Amino acid sequence: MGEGSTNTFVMKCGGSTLAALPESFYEDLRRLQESGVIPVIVHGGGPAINDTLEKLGIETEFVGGLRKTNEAVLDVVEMVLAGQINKEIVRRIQGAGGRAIGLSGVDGGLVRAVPVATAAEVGLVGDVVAVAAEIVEGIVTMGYMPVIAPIGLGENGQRYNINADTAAGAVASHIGVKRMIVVTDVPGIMRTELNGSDEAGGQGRKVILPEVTFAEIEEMVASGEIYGGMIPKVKAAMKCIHGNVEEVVIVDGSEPEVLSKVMSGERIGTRIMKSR
Ligand SMILES: Nc1ncnc2c1ncn2[C@@H]1O[C@H](COP(=O)(O)OP(=O)(O)O)[C@@H](O)[C@H]1O
Ligand SMILES: CC(=O)N[C@@H](CCC(=O)OP(=O)(O)O)C(=O)O
Repeated sequence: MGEGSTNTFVMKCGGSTLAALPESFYEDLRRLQESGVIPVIVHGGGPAINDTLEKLGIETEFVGGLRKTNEAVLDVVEMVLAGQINKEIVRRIQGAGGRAIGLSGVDGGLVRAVPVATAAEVGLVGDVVAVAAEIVEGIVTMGYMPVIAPIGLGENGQRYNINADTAAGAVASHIGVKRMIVVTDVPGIMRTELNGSDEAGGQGRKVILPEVTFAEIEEMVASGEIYGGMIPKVKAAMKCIHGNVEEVVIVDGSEPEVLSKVMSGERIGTRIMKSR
């Protein structure tokens, strides 16, 4: 997308928050699009995949934050992500007056993947090796925002399940936007601060960190203050912040006009940068 395009950003939208996103979130997307600021959306849908797997009686398990994936699981992952969730997002954007085209990483060979290093344990889970930026550019040039489901295509037509945070980070670095916004169900990266009396056994107070460096992230992962679903987000952020990508911002999707606020430079959520 050219030299660190400032009018395009990648937005990752997590399954934790998708169902609860208010109408105003989609109106915000439409307003941004009308003003020439183009969102490239990569979405998750972990909870919806869990629901369908359960209905079908297919067991599921996560190893190191990644869903153990065989062909049967992959059928459900593709059906839910590229079908149900992708089309629901497209419908909601269009319902708010925006223009969107949904596709998965398989379409046009948009997201090329290889098996992850831990494939022996997790099966058909992929890491991104290439993104066809010209497809994203083409859709944007036609006046639509791309809505991408994180399924990747490997050798011999093999599909791979890709963690949505990983896929979003890869899309951001391959198309060369300046910023990725990660929309989730918490207002940012939180840390528990102890005050004098708390140290004597209290619970402490949770504060949102307005900015974190790579070193602080490593510390918080090691200490367990960053855990679970936040781990793939910070890992994807640290991997994609290089070249054109300057920052990743983690925000809560229920915050009114959250995307416009970030794009206009308002200090909101947690900003991840290489160094301060
Ligand atoms: N330090 C932290 N600050 C905020 N949230 C954290 C932190 N560490 C772990 N989390 C967890 O990460 C979750 C977000 O990840 P996840 O549920 O996978 O969201 P998504 O579906 O949006 O990808 C939060 O709901 C919270 O439980
Ligand atoms: C390999 C892997 O774990 N893939 C994820 C893809 C969806 C995802 O990441 O959704 P969220 O953003 O809602 O967590 C999965 O199967 O759940």
